[in-house]
Amino acid sequence: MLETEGLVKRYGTATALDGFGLTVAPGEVAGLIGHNGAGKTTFVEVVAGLARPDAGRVVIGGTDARRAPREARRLLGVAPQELALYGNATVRENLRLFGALAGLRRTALARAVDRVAEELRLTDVLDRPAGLLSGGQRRRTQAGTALVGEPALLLLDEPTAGADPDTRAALLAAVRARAAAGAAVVYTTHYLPELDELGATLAVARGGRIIARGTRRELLDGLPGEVRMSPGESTDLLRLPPAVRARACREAGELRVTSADPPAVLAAGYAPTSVDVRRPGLDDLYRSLASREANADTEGGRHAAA
Ligand SMILES: Nc1ncnc2c1ncn2[C@@H]1O[C@H](COP(=O)(O)OP(=O)(O)OP(=O)(O)O)[C@@H](O)[C@H]1O
Repeated sequence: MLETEGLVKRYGTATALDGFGLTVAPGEVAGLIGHNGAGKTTFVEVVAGLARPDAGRVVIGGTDARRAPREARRLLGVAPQELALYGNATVRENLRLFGALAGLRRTALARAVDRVAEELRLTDVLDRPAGLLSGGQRRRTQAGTALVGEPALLLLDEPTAGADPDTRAALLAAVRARAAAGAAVVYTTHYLPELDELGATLAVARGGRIIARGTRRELLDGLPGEVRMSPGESTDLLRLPPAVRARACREAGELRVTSADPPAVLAAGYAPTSVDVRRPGLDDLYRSLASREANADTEGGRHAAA
């Protein structure tokens, strides 16, 4: 549904996109992750036609977005990171406007507005000016403007930033429903659990390009997580099996063990009074990709020298 390749976007001397390429299939939620400044928002802006790339291709539903921007734009709904609503218009008017831009009219438009308001728990504030909404209500309304036209491609840039648990749950359910109905979704976030809830594939951006792409299992399985244990009656590290002991350290009265297989640490027969298992997360993934890149650079340097 979305194919992009070789995207370059420069701002003066800064290169925001440096050969960025990402493909998303119908029904797929692609979780776009990466440190601040990796190029995620610039990518969303380029695909949405809000920023012009210096090079590269954007194809939406078979339509080249640079050659036929209007046609391509009709296929997508975007919720930008910086909220952009008409503050003097009511929530209903904002939703109607975006629904109309997507080609909906009369009954179909009214029905779509009601549906999205109900899904995103906006029914009670439909007639309130958008400028008077709380932060969470505003974020839900922004997401609503992206969803209301039932686009084939959804671009959601940190849609749950600053959202309370109810807002988050409503948004995630609405996104899941769109993907289940066949929409392709690009979803940027800094929270891995959200992407798990969405059953998303992962795309890791760094330095203006995608450096890793795959399922959570492909990218995170095998990375070391962590087990923290209160040691119980004995604080004797020697009671730990040697393989576990080698990766253990004592910290503020707790034992901390780094392991790619945390449950195996517990199966080793040690009996702590409390246990906290942290499975590998985004930090671990970024660290492992950075060290892989550093190794590749060193290898490259060695080959060049040879
Ligand atoms: N309008 C602009 N003018 C100058 N530089 C820009 C502009 N927009 C983005 N950049 C730069 O391009 C790079 C990528 O920024 P971008 O906002 O796309 O990152 P991001 O991955 O979305 O970060 P975040 O997680 O903080 O949202 C950054 O170095 C940023 O400073």
